[in-house]
Amino acid sequence: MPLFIGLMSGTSLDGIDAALVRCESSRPPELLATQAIGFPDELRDRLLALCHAKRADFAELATAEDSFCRLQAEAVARLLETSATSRDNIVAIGSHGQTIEHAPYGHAPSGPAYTYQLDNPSLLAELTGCQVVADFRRRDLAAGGQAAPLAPAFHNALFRDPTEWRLVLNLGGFANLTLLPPQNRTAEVLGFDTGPANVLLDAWHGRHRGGRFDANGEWAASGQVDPPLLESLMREPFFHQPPPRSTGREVFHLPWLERHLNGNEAPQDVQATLAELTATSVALGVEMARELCQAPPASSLIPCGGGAHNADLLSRLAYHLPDTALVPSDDWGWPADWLEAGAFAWLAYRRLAGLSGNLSSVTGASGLRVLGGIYAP
Ligand SMILES: Nc1ncnc2c1ncn2[C@@H]1O[C@H](COP(=O)(O)OP(=O)(O)OP(=O)(O)O)[C@@H](O)[C@H]1O
Ligand SMILES: CC(=O)N[C@H]1[C@@H]2OC[C@@H](O2)[C@@H](O)[C@@H]1O[C@H](C)C(=O)O
Repeated sequence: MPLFIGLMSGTSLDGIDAALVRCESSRPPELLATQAIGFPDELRDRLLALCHAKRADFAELATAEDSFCRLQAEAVARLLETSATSRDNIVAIGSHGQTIEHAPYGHAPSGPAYTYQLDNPSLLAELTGCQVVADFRRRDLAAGGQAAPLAPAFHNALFRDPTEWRLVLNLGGFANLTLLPPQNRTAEVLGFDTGPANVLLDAWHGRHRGGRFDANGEWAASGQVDPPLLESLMREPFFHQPPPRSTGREVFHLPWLERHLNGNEAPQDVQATLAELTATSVALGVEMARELCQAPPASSLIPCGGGAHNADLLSRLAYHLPDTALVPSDDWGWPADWLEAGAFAWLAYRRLAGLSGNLSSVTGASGLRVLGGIYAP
């Protein structure tokens, strides 16, 4: 059986997700087993500091990269053990790495575009004894693309329907949206980042209540949306930019939020407004995607990522998209938390099969490209 492992650690900095996936040309990717390992606080703090560092400290980068890579190897070992799979049966590990900085537009005034994922695929190959595929984003960037989001190609492989228009929405630290036309239409797949999903909700919750996140969005649900604040936040140009587009912690962070506050807001009202910001910016993205594809309202939206567990966020989305049913990804055998790790297993498979990994209609690259470099076991 052709088995691949996908490793993803997203912008929420919650830890490493590992997914064991069967990938072959004759069938959709199948999720077989999963393993998550949370970041120890020290590593999380290091990674977060690097994300917001103004200058590179190479010793600090190397230290974080080493700990990160050893944790990835542990996730692989645990996944193999709990699924009773021999490493000899793994064709390859697809490693996303940890995004530290994403600058697809370059740095002013004329710096080159770049995207930096901390990763050490050589060490990972050495520690696991498996072939590793890594560095998935930079070839797309080299071809003039945004290098993100990459998941829409995987959504296309999993969720495309013969007759229905479908939306897939990843609610991680950031949100990315995919619009899948029916197979019987020639329209291209569209996908782009809509803005922050949980990154500000987590940070504001952490500041006022501690802990990693607002479980089920209960605190947000206890507050009232502040319309002038929402309007002010929604003025951020990113929300109104046409695709291709992608973003990250470089744009959306607590100081960005603070610039819009007058200091008199009740903290739970700010949380409610941030949840509404996610829902409003997604709804705006849906409208943009529909206009670009001249599409009818999608029959279904498949929420995934950690935000799919946030009942408050989902009810706000349902309110904004009354003609679209929210359908769990579990219906396809893929629980919401595993799609991104699954995507990188599938991208490793595509690399080794010599098949393209990007969708130029999504990233804006000048064409389809085979993504990633190969590191022998
Ligand atoms: N029960 C829950 N209630 C509310 N929010 C939740 C719950 N479970 C997870 N989350 C949210 O999901 C986040 C993690 O989501 P996920 O792992 O998809 O993000 P990520 O992969 O790091 O981000 P990205 O997709 O941007 O790279 C948490 O930080 C939290 O905000
Ligand atoms: C540069 C980067 O790591 N971007 C992430 C982030 O998290 C969500 C969104 O922003 C998406 O663009 C992307 O991740 C997924 C896996 C993607 O490329 O599809």
